[in-house]
Amino acid sequence: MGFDIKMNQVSVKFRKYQALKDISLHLEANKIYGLIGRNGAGKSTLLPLLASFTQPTAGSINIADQDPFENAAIMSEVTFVFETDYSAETEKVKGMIEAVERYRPHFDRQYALELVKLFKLPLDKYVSKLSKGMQSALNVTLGLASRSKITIFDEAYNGMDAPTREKFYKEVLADYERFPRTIILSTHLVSEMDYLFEEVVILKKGEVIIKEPIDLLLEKGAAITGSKQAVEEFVQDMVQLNSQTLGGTKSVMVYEELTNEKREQARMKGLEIGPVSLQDLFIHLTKEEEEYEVQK
Ligand SMILES: Nc1ncnc2c1ncn2[C@@H]1O[C@H](COP(=O)(O)OP(=O)(O)OP(=O)(O)O)[C@@H](O)[C@H]1O
Repeated sequence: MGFDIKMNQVSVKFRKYQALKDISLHLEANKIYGLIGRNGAGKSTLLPLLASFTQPTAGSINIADQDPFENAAIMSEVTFVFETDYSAETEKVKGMIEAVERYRPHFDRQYALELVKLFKLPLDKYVSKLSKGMQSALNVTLGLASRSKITIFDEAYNGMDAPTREKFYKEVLADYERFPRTIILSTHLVSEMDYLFEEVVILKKGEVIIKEPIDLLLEKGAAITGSKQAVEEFVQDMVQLNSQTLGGTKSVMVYEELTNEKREQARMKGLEIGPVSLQDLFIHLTKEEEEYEVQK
């Protein structure tokens, strides 16, 4: 049974405010997804729906072809890692690992202990007394060692320093290779984490505007640079995301499938076609209308 996630016309309203608008999304099992969106786009509204912490106002969610809500068989296979307030937690690190092990069917204690070593977590310390970054490292440890069919990390790195985040990313990739499963990474650290993603989902104002394999998405982004007039002619019918002019030289970021014919045309006109990073595409694809300088 594949643990595909299917959202069908899902909306979430908080009183009159519509945080998610009619989202239909199919996340195929066993891939690493990057979920990105600007502040308030709806990422932290969407993810608890998948973990059955909340229910949509309208629409339906299916995991492995079942309604996950109050469905023990499905919920034991979904792990949601998010910033947790541990101020009232009475367990020590060791006790916490044992507690999670009890209700996670694929929990690997040996691996959890390896991660404890990797992140230098003190087994005998109270979780409430750990630093912010260490609490996040513990969350990530529990999330990875659970080996659930679906693991969601919602900005799980909060408080971690750069070397610790690097360890976390490496473990995500290494453990995913050993045990392929669905991993969803919600993040603001796009340039730091883009190499982890197989597919990218971009949310804008409660709507999914992009869901694409990262290589296809990056192929569509291009920076066209050359003499002002030649660039303007070349990009006139394309979706233009951003532009910069320096003297007689212009560079325009486009979002377009550039055919071989188009690429040849660019070459003939002496134009350069350069790559665009996911971070740049994200910034410009999620611009608010009033932030646009150039439009199609
Ligand atoms: N309980 C709530 N009551 C009212 N509005 C809410 C509630 N929770 C979220 N919202 C609103 O829904 C929208 C989406 O919020 P959400 O937290 O999902 O965004 P986000 O993409 O996770 O943002 P960020 O990147 O800043 O964490 C925001 O406008 C937010 O103010």
